[in-house]
Amino acid sequence: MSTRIPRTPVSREAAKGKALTLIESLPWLERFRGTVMVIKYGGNAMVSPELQRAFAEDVVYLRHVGILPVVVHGGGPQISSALERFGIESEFRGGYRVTTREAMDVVRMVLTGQVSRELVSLINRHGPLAASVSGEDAGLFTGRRKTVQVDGETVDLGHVGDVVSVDASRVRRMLDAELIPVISSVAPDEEHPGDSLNINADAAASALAIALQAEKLVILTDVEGLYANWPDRSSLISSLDAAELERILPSLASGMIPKMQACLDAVRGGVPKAAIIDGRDEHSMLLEVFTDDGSGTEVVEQLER
Ligand SMILES: Nc1ncnc2c1ncn2[C@@H]1O[C@H](COP(=O)(O)OP(=O)(O)O)[C@@H](O)[C@H]1O
Ligand SMILES: CC(=O)N[C@@H](CCC(=O)OP(=O)(O)O)C(=O)O
Repeated sequence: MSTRIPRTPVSREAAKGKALTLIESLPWLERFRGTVMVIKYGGNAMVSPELQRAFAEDVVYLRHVGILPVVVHGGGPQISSALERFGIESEFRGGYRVTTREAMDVVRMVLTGQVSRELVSLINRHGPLAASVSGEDAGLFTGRRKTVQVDGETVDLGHVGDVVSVDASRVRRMLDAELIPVISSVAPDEEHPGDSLNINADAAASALAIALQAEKLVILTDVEGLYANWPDRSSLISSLDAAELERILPSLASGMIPKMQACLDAVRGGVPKAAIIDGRDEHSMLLEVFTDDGSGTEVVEQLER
């Protein structure tokens, strides 16, 4: 018995538009085939089952056209609601969650036990493709506690760290086995054995992109990109270089600080391009990767003038 896929009639114009989009993707397919792309999926871009499903489809699409996607996920809002359920207070300072030892247990539980599992199972609806790894597994990350300066004051963030080393060999082996690694941003504390650190997921994605010599770092969030005058929505920056980003970084607010710092570190660390895109638009990642105009804000070491 043969299976018939129902065909939906479309106008000649619409059909031509689809064909042109496919053709526009050709140079990008050629350029990215066989390269590593690190995709940071932020908790604020996971807000609906439809968005999560579309994200999983995009990642699988990248894999099937020969790109090597590596997913680093966040889960900030999911951590906040779990902490609330447990009656544990948490606050953000300078874009980072102040994390007590008690809160750290919840952070790890939500990232590795909930968000990561959900993403793996969504991707695996398309086949046995994804496997999760925590930054604590097999020496993937080591971290060191960090402090931040807020209004001239040094703030102790508790169990929060920077990634100080990455051993990406296990992730590479997974890529060689044609798997899609899904990574949680938790790291062992190198100075306090036995302790774990809460790593901002943008920072973890950037460190991994550098270690894997990724061709691109794509960060999905809940805004169109970086606005020059936040919250003025007409001030979206489509591209900027590292020097310009370094100049405006101190003026940025809340979640954009770790995000833009991550982009800066990535391009300074040899990743050719970092992009912030709107994860609220279904399939924005495909547009970013496979169309000439991309979407959102792109950061490169030096803009071609
Ligand atoms: N200049 C800016 N441009 C865009 N967003 C900004 C800017 N400054 C602050 N923001 C805030 O940063 C948020 C994104 O960071 P965050 O909430 O940490 O996202 P995610 O969960 O995706 O990591 C935006 O929703 C916006 O409220
Ligand atoms: C230190 C720090 O702030 N860690 C983050 C880790 C998760 C994360 O980064 O999630 P998003 O990408 O969704 O924001 C947190 O606790 O929320």
